[in-house]
Amino acid sequence: MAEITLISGSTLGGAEYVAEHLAEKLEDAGFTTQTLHGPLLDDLPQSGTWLVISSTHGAGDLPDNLQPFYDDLAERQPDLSAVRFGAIGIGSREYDTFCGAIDKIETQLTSCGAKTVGETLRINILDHDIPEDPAEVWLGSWINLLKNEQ
Ligand SMILES: Cc1cc2nc3c(=O)[nH]c(=O)nc-3n(C[C@H](O)[C@H](O)[C@H](O)COP(=O)(O)O)c2cc1C
Repeated sequence: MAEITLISGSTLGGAEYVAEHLAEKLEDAGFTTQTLHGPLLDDLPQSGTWLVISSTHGAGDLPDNLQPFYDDLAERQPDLSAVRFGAIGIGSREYDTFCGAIDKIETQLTSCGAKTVGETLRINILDHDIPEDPAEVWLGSWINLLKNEQ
């Protein structure tokens, strides 16, 4: 089955754990995966399936390790029409800018021509001590959507 590139943006490590957990689940489901924590745009295949998992920091800002990727997307506007992606945000409802980072990333990827698969999941850590749990439930439906599109 297809290779999925998991991309994480994280400051404190939570989104990285979620990415690693989901990579294992995808492998169990028969996909091959590559997991990249804070990659640059040039590290990524510009076709195929991406799963982006990012927390939010500052006031609706991207984690530092994913900011250069985002800046590259905004400046270079690469043609990502051969990319389809799913997106998971992790944040806290304590902030007005709840999950602001994944919203920015999704907007930027879409403006470069990438196509969203499924609805973006926004995990509120106040409701979920273990963000892997809602992410895994979401992944089940996302896998079904991927299979239907193949
Ligand atoms: C300084 C700071 C600022 C934050 N700002 C936001 C924010 O603007 N929006 C949001 O949804 N969550 C915000 N959060 C919550 C984090 O996204 C949340 O703690 C998340 O689990 C951190 O994930 P990580 O371990 O991958 O970095 C903030 C957390 C900290 C410590």
